[in-house]
Amino acid sequence: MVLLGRPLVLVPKSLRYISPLTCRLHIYAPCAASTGVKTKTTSPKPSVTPIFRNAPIYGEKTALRDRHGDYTYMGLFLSSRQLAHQISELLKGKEQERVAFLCPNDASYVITQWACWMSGQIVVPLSPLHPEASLQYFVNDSDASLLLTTNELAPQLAGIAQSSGRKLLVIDDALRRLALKPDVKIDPSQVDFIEPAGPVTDVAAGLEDEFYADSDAMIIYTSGTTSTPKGVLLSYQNLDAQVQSLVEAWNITGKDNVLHTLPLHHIHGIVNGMMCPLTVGGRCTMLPSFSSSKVWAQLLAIRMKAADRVNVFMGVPTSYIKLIEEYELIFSKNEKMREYIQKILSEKIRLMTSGSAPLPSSVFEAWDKISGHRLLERFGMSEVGMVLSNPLNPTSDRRPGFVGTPLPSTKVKIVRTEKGQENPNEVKEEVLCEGDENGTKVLVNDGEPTVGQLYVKGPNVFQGYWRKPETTAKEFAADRWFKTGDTAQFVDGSYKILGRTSVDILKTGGYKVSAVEVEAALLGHPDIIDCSVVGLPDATWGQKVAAVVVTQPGAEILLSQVREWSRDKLPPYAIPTVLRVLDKIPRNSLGKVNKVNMVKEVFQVSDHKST
Ligand SMILES: Nc1ncnc2c1ncn2[C@@H]1O[C@H](COP(=O)(O)OP(=O)(O)OP(=O)(O)O)[C@@H](O)[C@H]1O
Repeated sequence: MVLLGRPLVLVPKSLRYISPLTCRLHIYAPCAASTGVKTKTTSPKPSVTPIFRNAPIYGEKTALRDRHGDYTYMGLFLSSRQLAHQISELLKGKEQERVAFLCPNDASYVITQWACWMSGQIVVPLSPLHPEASLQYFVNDSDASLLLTTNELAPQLAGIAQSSGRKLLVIDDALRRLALKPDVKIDPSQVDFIEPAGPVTDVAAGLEDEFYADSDAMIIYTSGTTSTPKGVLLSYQNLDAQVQSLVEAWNITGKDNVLHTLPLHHIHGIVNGMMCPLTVGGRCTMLPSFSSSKVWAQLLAIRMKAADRVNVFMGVPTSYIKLIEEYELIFSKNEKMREYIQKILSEKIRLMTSGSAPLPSSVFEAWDKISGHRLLERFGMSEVGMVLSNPLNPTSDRRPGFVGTPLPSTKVKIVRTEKGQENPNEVKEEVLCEGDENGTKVLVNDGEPTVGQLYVKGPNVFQGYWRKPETTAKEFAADRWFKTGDTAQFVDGSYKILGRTSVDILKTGGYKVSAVEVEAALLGHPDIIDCSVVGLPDATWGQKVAAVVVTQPGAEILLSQVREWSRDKLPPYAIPTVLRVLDKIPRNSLGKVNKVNMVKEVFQVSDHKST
């Protein structure tokens, strides 16, 4: 084993190691993979560089810091290569098998993801936050041929592997420790299980370029806030397009150090927070999970060398709500501390983003006051990665409630759909506006609202739902436009998300109400700290607007007070007529509320279709 003192070797593509098992050409029709059946086509795709291929170029540069220590690009690369070798052996050299993996937020996650891709597998990231029934569903639905996990998380997968008769590989922690920087690295001579995967000067790995140009890379499951989670199949091309688009728009470079606190089974944590910096030679400082005190310590670089400080933070609205709570508790009483925080955050942190759920304007304003950062809100989803973003330049227009304009290489349009009167299966589509990074063209008369469903098109758009060809077909309009299921509006040069059409757009007395807009108005109330708005079936109105709120500790609120507060903020038909006060609103790890469940559980209404 010769892993110490590794030389930095740049290998031209033509000299890269190609597994003898993979010297076939893989050219598949887009979308066909969603059925699980590949169909050959003849047109080759542009080449794409899978993320691990860049690692040898960045060599001994630090790529990652986790709770154990620091890892270089080369360290992660070589450990991944060892694991790739084991995976190939277990899968007998087959590619495009699904490998479901459960790793904590640390280097073992990166090593596993890269190793699966080096051996040509489709990764299915699982989360330790999921209950056993969900893990079981993801494993079975993706039809994983192999399960991978670490020692610490093995108990969560062992039973599932056994009951479903699937192979389980528990990754030896020595692989992760081998990738640590030399000052803490373990002695490789004590590691005897690892077989060398080629001479150490041969830093190439993976399959041939054509494979990555035309293969699938990952299945991630949607949150399940509107229906049973679906497996979203993304190709290497999709992931590359999603990364490149953000790298360009947010100017992510090798100088960036991104503070990562997001779950690693959703696009936000995987692509935005982790793959973007690691593609361009930047750094990722990964916490095991979000903790407001730990995030504050990182942002203020408490007990930390300046060279190790983070300069980018990507959060969900709940992250900022928690940070504000901590600030109020610990720092806000001390004027000097307040000034210091403002100064350090404005000078040292270059970018703070929010997404995955609507950012309340009260949070936007409060964070601006504390940190001097007007949060950059963006919109995206599992199927398409990031689509809309506020501008990078903080002095330009970042407005609360708006998610900005299309990201590079992404096209969007807002479409009004209407069911045919004679044949309800026939849907009439009217395009209200259409845009890309160069601008949006409004196609309706001046003053007419551009409210409708958001459609997305581009190289970022996924291949299809895993083995659900009918659902996939339903979610695409002609010419590969993906129907997001979100209602959006283009107004004053920027896009607004009014919510999920199926659960957030309520119909009351003939009016359409955006639950997101009602929530934003109620969250401005000084006694309301959390809120979720749903529609309840009503014989007279079709739906009633119902608000579920959480109040400040010790505060009480009545429906009449909520209605009074809303009077000058909402149209009369959007003012809630039902109020429930809870201690806590159940949200998932990205801060999303499952409104179908909420209607059932809080209001005991079982027919969610009417919501
Ligand atoms: N900035 C934002 N503002 C408002 N909503 C957002 C924003 N960013 C993301 N979202 C919401 O998150 C959704 C994408 O999340 P995800 O891909 O996890 O699917 P989901 O809606 O949670 O799950 P499912 O499709 O199973 O219901 C978007 O469609 C949108 O509704």
